[in-house]
Amino acid sequence: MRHAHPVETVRAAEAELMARLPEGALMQRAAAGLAATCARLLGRVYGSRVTVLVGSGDNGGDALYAGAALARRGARVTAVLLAPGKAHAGGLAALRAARGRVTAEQEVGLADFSCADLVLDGIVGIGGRGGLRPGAVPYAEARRRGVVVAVDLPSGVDADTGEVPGVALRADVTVCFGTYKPGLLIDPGASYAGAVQLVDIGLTLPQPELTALQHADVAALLPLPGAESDKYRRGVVGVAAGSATYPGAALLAVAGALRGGAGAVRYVGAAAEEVVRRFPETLVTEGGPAGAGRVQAWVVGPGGGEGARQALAEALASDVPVLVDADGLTELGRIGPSALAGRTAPTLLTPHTGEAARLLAGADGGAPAAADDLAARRLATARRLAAAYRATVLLKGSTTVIADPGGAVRVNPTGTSWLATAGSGDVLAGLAGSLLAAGLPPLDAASVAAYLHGLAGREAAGAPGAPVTALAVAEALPAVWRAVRQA
Ligand SMILES: NC(=O)C1=CN([C@@H]2O[C@H](COP(=O)(O)OP(=O)(O)OC[C@H]3O[C@@H](n4cnc5c(N)ncnc54)[C@H](OP(=O)(O)O)[C@@H]3O)[C@@H](O)[C@H]2O)[C@@H](O)CC1
Ligand SMILES: Nc1ncnc2c1ncn2[C@@H]1O[C@H](COP(=O)(O)OP(=O)(O)O)[C@@H](O)[C@H]1O
Ligand SMILES: [K+]
Repeated sequence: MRHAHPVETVRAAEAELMARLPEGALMQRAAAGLAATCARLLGRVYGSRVTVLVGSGDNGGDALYAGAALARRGARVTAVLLAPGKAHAGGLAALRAARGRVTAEQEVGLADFSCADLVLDGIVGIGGRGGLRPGAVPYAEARRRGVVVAVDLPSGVDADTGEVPGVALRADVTVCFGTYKPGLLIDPGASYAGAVQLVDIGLTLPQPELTALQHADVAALLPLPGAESDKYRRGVVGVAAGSATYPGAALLAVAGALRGGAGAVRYVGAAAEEVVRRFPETLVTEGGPAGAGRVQAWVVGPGGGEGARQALAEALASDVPVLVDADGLTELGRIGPSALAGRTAPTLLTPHTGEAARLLAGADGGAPAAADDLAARRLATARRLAAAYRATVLLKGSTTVIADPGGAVRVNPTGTSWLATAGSGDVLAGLAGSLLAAGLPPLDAASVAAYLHGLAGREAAGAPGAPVTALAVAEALPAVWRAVRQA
């Protein structure tokens, strides 16, 4: 499991540790880990060209000490001071003692940046506010041939949220210290970080609010049939989806549900004939959720059209977990959080940012926010929705964020933008509903579903970089179950 902590928590842990260590020891640990990664990336350190971009704080100090370590191994290192007079004095002295060059001239700095084998971005770290300042912007726009290694965080990315309020410097690798920062895991910030490596500097940190699952965590959560299992004990998931206008959504939600680990899928809705023809293993019931047999969780809304309102009301009146998606979310937004007030079982909402805007408008009574603004602030958006509706929220998009009303947040590390294809959200809804029916709590069901769905998106493409279809994503799910369990 990857853990991320906000800046305030990191600072508190740092202060507690620094009080017990000799001055500068923590920075030395950070710089040593950073230099080791740079050396690995360079392969041959001796004779390589390294440019260190140095801002006004300790982030620049880390970069300077790492630059000094590389210079001692024969690299030709130039430090470019973006805030001359404020650069970390100890780091600067160490670099000079190792025969590194120092310049404050932008022209020299840019020329060096462009031809370096490796650039260390020590402009700003967790002390940063806003995007890059004007003096640093040309580096983000300049051509370069070498790798850029961000120190702790790509400069210009907000550590706590992943927001990029202006220009940021894109890295190939980020070496972060002590813990992941939320901004390294959540887009748009995450897309600037490249591959992220964590250096342990000995901080004692509290339980994180924000985590990202890895293969082993998902494998441990997957529902597996025991020797005595039968289909009912494995869970029955009810799918109320599809309409005369959108029968395909029903098929895709059922396709996802069939591969999610529940023992059976029960379908209600207008596309029953198509569903049974395509998936004869589906149980079909006439009428809505209220009249259907017993299920352990409901999925309501994909392609539901006009029928979504009634199906939503009936599912919400049940005492089992309910996943609300698509047209179900539009109906829920019309009513607002009061629709969930009487529920005794958990509710899981799976909006994309457009649906999130409608849900927030339903909660606040205001005009819907622009979906793009919500995407730029996806952590805050998911948390706000979870708090307003007292429900678990899976906010879809470039980084899927799952927020529990209790405050826990999971960030999904898998996926590909090829998943932005019609119907792939329906597959995700069916899959997550199936995991709910199999007994996973909503935070786990949602994050395991997002994880598998993201992997399946890549698997379905065959090779990276090819389009996928929603049905192919569902069909790739058994392969990714196996891959996760075998890891
Ligand atoms: N905490 C830990 O556990 C450890 C931390 N360590 C390291 O220390 C780093 C944090 O160092 P830090 O506190 O000195 O802050 P840092 O990010 O260097 O910024 C400093 C100054 O930059 C300025 N500035 C602000 N915004 C800006 C912008 N957009 N663009 C340009 N400049 C901007 C602003 O100063 P101003 O110019 O406004 O006076 C601000 O005060 C951390 O990321 C890690 O690398 C490790 O060594 C060991 C363990
Ligand atoms: N840019 C992106 N990068 C990665 N995944 C994306 C991106 N955009 C959308 N997705 C994923 O694709 C799926 C689309 O779901 P949704 O918007 O509900 O589509 P539909 O309603 O057509 O099924 C979600 O799982 C979402 O997280
Ligand atoms: K940085």
